[in-house]
Amino acid sequence: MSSDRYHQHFFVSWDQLHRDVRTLCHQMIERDFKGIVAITRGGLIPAALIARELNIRLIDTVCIKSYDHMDQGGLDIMKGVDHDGEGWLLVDDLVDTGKTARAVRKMLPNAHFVTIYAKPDGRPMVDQYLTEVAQQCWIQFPWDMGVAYVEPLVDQMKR
Ligand SMILES: O=P(O)(O)OC[C@H]1O[C@H](OP(=O)(O)OP(=O)(O)O)[C@H](O)[C@@H]1O
Ligand SMILES: Nc1nc2[nH]cnc2c(=O)[nH]1
Ligand SMILES: [Mg+2]
Repeated sequence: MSSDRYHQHFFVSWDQLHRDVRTLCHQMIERDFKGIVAITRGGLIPAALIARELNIRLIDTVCIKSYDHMDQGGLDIMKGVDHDGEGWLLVDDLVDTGKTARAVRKMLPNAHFVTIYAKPDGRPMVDQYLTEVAQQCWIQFPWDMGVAYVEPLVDQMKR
């Protein structure tokens, strides 16, 4: 699927991401997980922050790729795990079409699956998420952005 379907951007700063992860952790504070399975690469940063908040030291990965920047290709699963997820927390940064989540759910059907952001098509695939984002929005994460100079408005108008 191509990038044409994304008409807007939803920008997430490091601060915002950290706050969102902490809010999600508040909702999971009573849970006792054996460990975390992070879906690489996007799930790694939320997983590290969650591990700190919930004091989880055991962290594993499912290594999977489905997008080349904004273009969705076939799923490439490079590494799985040798259990069904019972008692484990499964973490990704977001769910979009739900294709990645569906494949990982098959591998770990009993894990508690959370994402920080969820779009409507993929939402049914996760057990819990924090913020819903419109389907046509591309979520821009802080690790994909940089700080740049912005011209004053009056100068932009002159061009
Ligand atoms: O719901 P879907 O349409 O399947 O999209 C969601 C997946 O896409 C992104 O990963 P991506 O494949 O871009 O790899 P990355 O995590 O390494 O950036 C994101 O981190 C999710 O894992
Ligand atoms: N960064 C980013 N990766 C994605 N992979 C699938 N959808 C998205 C998105 O909205 N943002
Ligand atoms: Mg990913």
